[in-house]
Amino acid sequence: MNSSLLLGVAIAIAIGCASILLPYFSDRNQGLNEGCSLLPHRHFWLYSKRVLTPGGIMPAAVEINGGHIVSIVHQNKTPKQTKGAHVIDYGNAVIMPGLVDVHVHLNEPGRVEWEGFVTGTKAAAAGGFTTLIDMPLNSAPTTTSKEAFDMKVDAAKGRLFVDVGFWGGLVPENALNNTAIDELLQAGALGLKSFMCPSGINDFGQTNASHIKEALRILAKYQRPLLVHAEIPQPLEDEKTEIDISERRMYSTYLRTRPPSWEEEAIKILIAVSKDTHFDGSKDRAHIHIVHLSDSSVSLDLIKEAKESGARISVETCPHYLAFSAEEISDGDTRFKCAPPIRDVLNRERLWKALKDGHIDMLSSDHSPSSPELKLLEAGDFLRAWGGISSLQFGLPVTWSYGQQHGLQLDQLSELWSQRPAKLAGQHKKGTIVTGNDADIVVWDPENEIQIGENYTIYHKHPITPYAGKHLFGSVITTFVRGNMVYENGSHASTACGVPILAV
Ligand SMILES: NC(=O)NC(NC(N)=O)C(=O)[O-]
Ligand SMILES: [Zn+2]
Ligand SMILES: [Zn+2]
Repeated sequence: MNSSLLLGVAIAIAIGCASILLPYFSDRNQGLNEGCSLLPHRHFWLYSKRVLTPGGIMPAAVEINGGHIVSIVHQNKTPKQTKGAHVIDYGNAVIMPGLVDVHVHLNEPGRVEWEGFVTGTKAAAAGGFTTLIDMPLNSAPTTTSKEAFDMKVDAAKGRLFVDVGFWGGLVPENALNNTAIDELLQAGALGLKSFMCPSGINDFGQTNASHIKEALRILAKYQRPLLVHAEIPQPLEDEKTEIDISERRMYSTYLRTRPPSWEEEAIKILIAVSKDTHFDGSKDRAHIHIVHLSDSSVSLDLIKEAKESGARISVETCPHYLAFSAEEISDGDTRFKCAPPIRDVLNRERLWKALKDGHIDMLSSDHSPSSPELKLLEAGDFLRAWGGISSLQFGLPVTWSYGQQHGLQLDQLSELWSQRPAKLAGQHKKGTIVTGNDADIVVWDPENEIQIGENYTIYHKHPITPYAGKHLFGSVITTFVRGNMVYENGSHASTACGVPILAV
């Protein structure tokens, strides 16, 4: 054997060894932190016959390395050529972008007895959510200053099983103080959230049009949205001063106290304000996002018209407005109490139509649990019980099960739960399965039947929910957050490696 041949053999052996060892070293190099993932790899492939990409649903292999999607190969068979990386074949299960919930009340710090970062994000992971954006109220302090924001982020560190961003709070105390708002946004708030009616939390007061206008001026500069709870109390017809407990137990009594005109009035003002948000000659306009729309009548028409005439407005609705109707809520069953209220069946059907026709931009849970005592379940007093529905973990099977009955396709569902909410929160590396994005993925079986509560672990702090006992379709198999397998078939990763998402 001559010397050049020997050299060739040596190089070939070296390359061979390198390719065997490469996955090991690349895992090491990409900072594999074992507790973060149920999978001991940072470089691997996911395969299934139904992968949801922006190009549609197709058989494909998704290559993940170092927490990112690095390639997507359309093919009908499990990949064999994998550069030595691990392959998981999910068969016929759906591989889809992880869900992004822009409206969650995690209530920490301060009200850990209601929910918390650990329980809330474990429930999220088990439900296929990979990113949550936390609301600035129900925690104590409310997230209305830089100091409170920093406290929130500190409280979240090391306690998140999925990634979590934070909205700051817009309240009368900071609305006219440009420095305070600037500081809150510079601290990393992804946008601001405000109430146009009492919020139920003493230090989170309601704002008016002047407060909102002033805040939009600053938000436009940062290109971050203002989210608004759009209800303004209106005088009620035949309002009584004394309502006895038997009437307070009736759902119809509660429904009458918050008519659609409350939503209409707020939305009219928001649209008027949004017309004039070219501030300081800037071409960038502020964005107003209406949270949890319930009224699908005049309020929705107003939003449609405003959008058609170019207003920078978006709107979300929530699973409970799509799954339930006022007619089916039993008197005394305050698990269903939320604001704005769940309305009649006709209203619900119009919401579905608007979703399918693209007039409602996205879905969110508005997961807003409290401690069980505050729901006043024994008294069943709708007027005094805490308003807020606990639902985070069930969003995917609920909207898929009822969505199917209304002709909603999987790709539409994914746009509503992932792509559009990610965009609202300014998370351009999340919400779609495309090369270069974060590997935030849910793998689930849309055909599998589940029953909430039966052989189905609820990870929320409290299991109380109006969905208890519901038969639904769709079970989450695996959830990946930035390539970490954070949940699979009833088990979570041992370490909470979700990160706080701060705007930059
Ligand atoms: N303080 C709350 O969490 N309120 C929430 N309550 C509901 N929706 O009933 C909300 O988002 O308005
Ligand atoms: Zn609200
Ligand atoms: Zn809310």
